[in-house]
Parts: sequence; C-alpha cells; structure tokens
Amino acid sequence: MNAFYNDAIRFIYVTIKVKWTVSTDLLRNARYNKGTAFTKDERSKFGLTSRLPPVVETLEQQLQRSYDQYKRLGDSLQKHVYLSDVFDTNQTLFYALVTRHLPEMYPIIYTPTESQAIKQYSKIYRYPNGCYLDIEHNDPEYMKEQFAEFGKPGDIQYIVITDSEGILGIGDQGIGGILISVAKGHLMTLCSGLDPNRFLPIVLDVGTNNKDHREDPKYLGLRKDRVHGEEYGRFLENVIHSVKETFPNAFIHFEDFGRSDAKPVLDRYSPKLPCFNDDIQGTGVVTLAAIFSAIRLTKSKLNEQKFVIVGAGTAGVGIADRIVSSMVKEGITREEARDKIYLLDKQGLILDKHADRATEGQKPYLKKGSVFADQSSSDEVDLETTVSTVHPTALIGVSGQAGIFSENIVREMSKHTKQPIIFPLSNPTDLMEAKPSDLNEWTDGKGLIASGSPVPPVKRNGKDYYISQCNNAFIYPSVGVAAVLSECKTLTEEMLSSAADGLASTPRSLFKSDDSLLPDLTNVREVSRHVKFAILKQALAENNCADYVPREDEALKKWIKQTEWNAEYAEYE
Ligand SMILES: NC(=O)C1=CN([C@@H]2O[C@H](COP(=O)(O)OP(=O)(O)OC[C@H]3O[C@@H](n4cnc5c(N)ncnc54)[C@H](O)[C@@H]3O)[C@@H](O)[C@H]2O)C=CC1
Ligand SMILES: CC(=O)C(=O)O
Ligand SMILES: [Mg+2]
Repeated sequence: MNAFYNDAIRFIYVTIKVKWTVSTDLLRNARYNKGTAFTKDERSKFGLTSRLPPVVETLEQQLQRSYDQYKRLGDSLQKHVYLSDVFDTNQTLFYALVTRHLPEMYPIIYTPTESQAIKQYSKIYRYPNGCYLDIEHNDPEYMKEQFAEFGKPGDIQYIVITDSEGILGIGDQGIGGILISVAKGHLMTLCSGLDPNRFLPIVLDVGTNNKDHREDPKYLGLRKDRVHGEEYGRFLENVIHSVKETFPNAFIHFEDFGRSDAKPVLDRYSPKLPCFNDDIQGTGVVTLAAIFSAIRLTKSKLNEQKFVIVGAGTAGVGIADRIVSSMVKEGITREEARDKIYLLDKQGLILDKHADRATEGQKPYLKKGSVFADQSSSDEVDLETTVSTVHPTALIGVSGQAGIFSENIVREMSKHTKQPIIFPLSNPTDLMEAKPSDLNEWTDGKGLIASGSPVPPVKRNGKDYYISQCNNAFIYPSVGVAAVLSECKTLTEEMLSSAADGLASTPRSLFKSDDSLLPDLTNVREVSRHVKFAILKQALAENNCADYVPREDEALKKWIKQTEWNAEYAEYE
C-alpha cells in the first residue's frame, strides 16, 4: 500500500481514536500519551484537567526531567528498566530522549545491557512487551486471532521474530528473547525512522533447554525441552502463514535463531516472501562494509585478502558468504573466493574430514587436511596453527568465546601483515575474542580493529584510537526500512550487496575520524539515508519496487527523508 496513503490513514486513525477515548485511556496509551505536555485546550476537551498537575510543559522540559531521573540511577540494568518504563508510558518521550543521548543510551537499550535484561527477564518483568506465541497453541486460526489484536492488515509493516535459541552471545533464553525483538525494533525507529506503531515484536516459545530458567520459579515461559524437527517446522510454518494472512505487506526479520535453524529457515522463506535474517545477512553486510573501509586504508583489494573466521555458526557463515559474493563481483570464481576463507569452529579449522558433521553453511569452506598435516601435531588444526600457516590479513571472531585471540596469535599475524584487520565481533562486551586495547598493544597500534559491542577509544602513547563498532545494528534498520518502502517481492542478493556498498561509500564527514571503519553513531539517521538510497536504486533497477517510489535521484532522496518517523507530539483535535 502506498506509504502516503498509509500516512493519511494513520492521521485519520489518530483523530478518531482520540475522539473515542476517555481521558484515562489517553494517559495510559503510550502511543498517544503526552503527559504534562497536553495543552490546556486538550486537557479540557478530553477531561484530563484534574488528572494532570496544572503546569503545561514542552517536550524539551520533559526531556530534561527524564534525563535527570535517568542520570541518578546507579547501574545499567536499572537504567534499562527506567527507559522501558518511559517507553511503556510515553513513546514520543522515549524516542526523543534516546535520540538526543544515542551514544550514551544505545548500550543501555541494546548490547551489552540488553543481554542482562534478557537473562533476567522473568525477574524484572513489569509489562507485556509484544506478541508471545507458544508451541502449545500450534493452530493457525488461533494465531490469526492473536495477530488481529495487534492491528488491521495495513497497520504492521515490520516484524521481528526470534525463537530465542541463539540470543546475542548468551544462547537459549526462552521467553526473555522477546526483548531482543523489542530492542531491534527500537533501533529501526532510532536509526532509520520506522514508525514504531507499525512494528510488531514476536517471541516464539518452543520451550527452553536453559536450566537456570527452567528451575527459576519466576520463569514466565514454557518449562519443557526445546522442540526441534518437524513439530518446530510446522509451528513456524503456521506462524509465517498466519502473519502473512493477517499483515500481507509486513516484512519479516528473523533474529537470533539457533545455529541449526537459522539458515534453513532463511533458505525456506527468502525465495518466497520479503524477509531477512539479521545474524546471517545483516552481520555479513556490515562486516563487509567495515572490511571495505579497512582495505581502503591498506590500499589493497578484497581479492588480495585472506580471512580467518573463528566461529562457523550463523554469523560466521553469513560473513563468509557475503565476502565470497563480493569477491565474485570483483572478478574471481566462487571456488577461488572460498579458498581465501578459513572457517574455524570448536574443533579448529573445518577440514574435509569433518564433512559428515559440517552444517550446510560450512560445507563449501572445507579445507584439505593434508595441506596442514606437517604443521599440526594433532589431528585437528587449531587457530594458532591456522594463523601461522595461512598468514591471514584479516581475523574475525564470532564464536562467543572470550579471549581466544591470544597475544601469541595476534603477534604472529602481525609479523606477516603490516596492518592486520582484526574484528572481535562477539557480544556482549565480556565475550569479545580479545579486548581492543590489547589488540592495539599487540599490533603496535597498526591493527585495524572493530568490535561487536561499543567500547571507548583506546588511549596509547598519547594517542586516541577510535574503535568502530561493527554490529548489524548499523545496517539492518536501513535494509529493513528500504525493504518496507520498496514493497519488494523478495529481498535480493543484489539489494544486500548495494547496502554494503552504500554503507562503505557514506561520505567520510559522517565518520568519527579518517581511520574509522564505520560511520559514527551520532550520524546514524543521515548514514541510513545513504544506505536506503543505494538499496532503493537497486530495487528500482530490478523492477522490484512499488510504483509510487520516485524514480529521479533528487526526488528519491527527498522522499526517503519525508517518510521517516520523528518523535514529536501531534496536536489532538
Ligand atoms: N557484531 C555483530 O553484529 C554480531 C555479533 N554476533 C555475535 O557472534 C557470536 C556468535 O553468534 P552466532 O553466530 O549467532 O552464534 P552460533 O551459535 O550460530 O555460532 C557460534 C559458533 O561458534 C562456535 N564455537 C564455539 N566455541 C568455539 C571455539 N572455541 N572456537 C571456534 N568456534 C567456536 C560454535 O560451535 C558455533 O558454531 C555471538 O557472540 C553473537 O553475539 C552475532 C551476530 C551479529
Ligand atoms: C548483534 C546481534 O545480532 C547478535 O549479537 O546476535
Ligand atoms: Mg542477533
């Protein structure tokens, strides 16, 4: 449906809804609540006068009070709970507050604090956070009824679904996974201007194998073994079918599915409907964009790099596949490209002898064990041996294993590469494969480093080294909103590739410093416009775009900006 038409419907809906609500509902509805910012006129019209203190405030005054309250809180989790309360009571205030203090609040509403909140979900629970679907109600008619509670067919544009098996780096979190869907939605709005009222967070409760949760008397999810296999497949199929029946235009974003389901689920649905797996595709695109920046600094080409990727799971295979696609675009064969990528998992380098237990995603990257036979004293090839044999130019960690990029390994890598590219991308902060400050030290300041969670600049020898954050949050909001705006039939490989190009070619003025690998968070909305432009141009070129999307460049840029949702109070009549 045309986005302008959607906006018109929304305006009518706002007006009617307000006329119909009684005063209490208006104050309790986070979408419409303005708190002390309701004008005298609105207070009188809607019977709010005695329900509010007499002073009428501006959003600016409310922001100052909220920020003062936030600052007084001691730890990050308390701050997270406070911001969730603001979100649950006054959505406009929440987004205005976080937008103003984005670099400070981003680690509170997202990684690393989000991991703590998810782990403690059943303890800190106060208010329902989205749509909870459990496998004991595996019935499409029931599901459609439930979805209908969240809106009419055109209302929901973007849906994040998690099955909570592979949350951030902290694994199976059962019902608490709803908060990753919520957080991903917040960032869609903050970073790329998605209307938060068009967003639906979903958690699929298929049981949990997390003992701590199962044994916690406060745990709010199903206390049963996690369901896999056919029953899981049927449940997911019913969910997707019911979502598409209820919200035909919604784009589906899969988040933090477990390793065994993430890729098969993406492969099943991506050829049929507009959908995306953030951990596979988002991580692949953002990491490729950071690699492009790094090789610009080393004045080399992508095809000249050798990659060691540690953690051959959802993110690791996603990164490998994205690098391969890009190398192929630069003119080498897929086989040649795969030869330049060394994937390691728990047992070490993935070798031909592991073929039987390799995942489908790992299989194209198996290396010949015979090549390493002389180098390794055991049957397996560990990270140290891989690095000393292969001499990689880039080392990427998505293993969730803290500290496995040891000093020996990094110093060995640095002997053979002038400016080693090293990305410890695991979240949260305490699971990074190495501390950026150590990496800086071990590479004598030459390492081109990016981390998955935000870290402060490294100070060494009187110099500040800014560490870019390489997190899929820097790309999926742009991909998601561009997909919504285009109403693409499917999200194509070429659209994803244009997202990486768009991010890498963002004007340097939007980066913190000349050697930053990714743009600065404070400029995220502007960066997102560049990326959305690149993706929409590609969608137009593929004829995979709705008719109302402007064809001419300047008109398209203007339109992209106009479609953004901003945290401002509406005037109610
Ligand atoms: N920065 C970013 O944007 C993103 C970061 N991540 C992070 O990457 C990590 C992995 O996430 P997923 O790929 O979704 O999980 P996953 O569970 O699918 O993959 C992790 C892989 O690491 C392997 N592994 C475990 N111990 C290892 C070891 N000692 N050496 C090598 N491999 C080992 C596991 O067997 C598994 O295959 C998490 O910490 C997650 O937070 C994930 C997605 C995006
Ligand atoms: C960033 C992200 O998606 C993850 O760590 O799973
Ligand atoms: Mg994730």
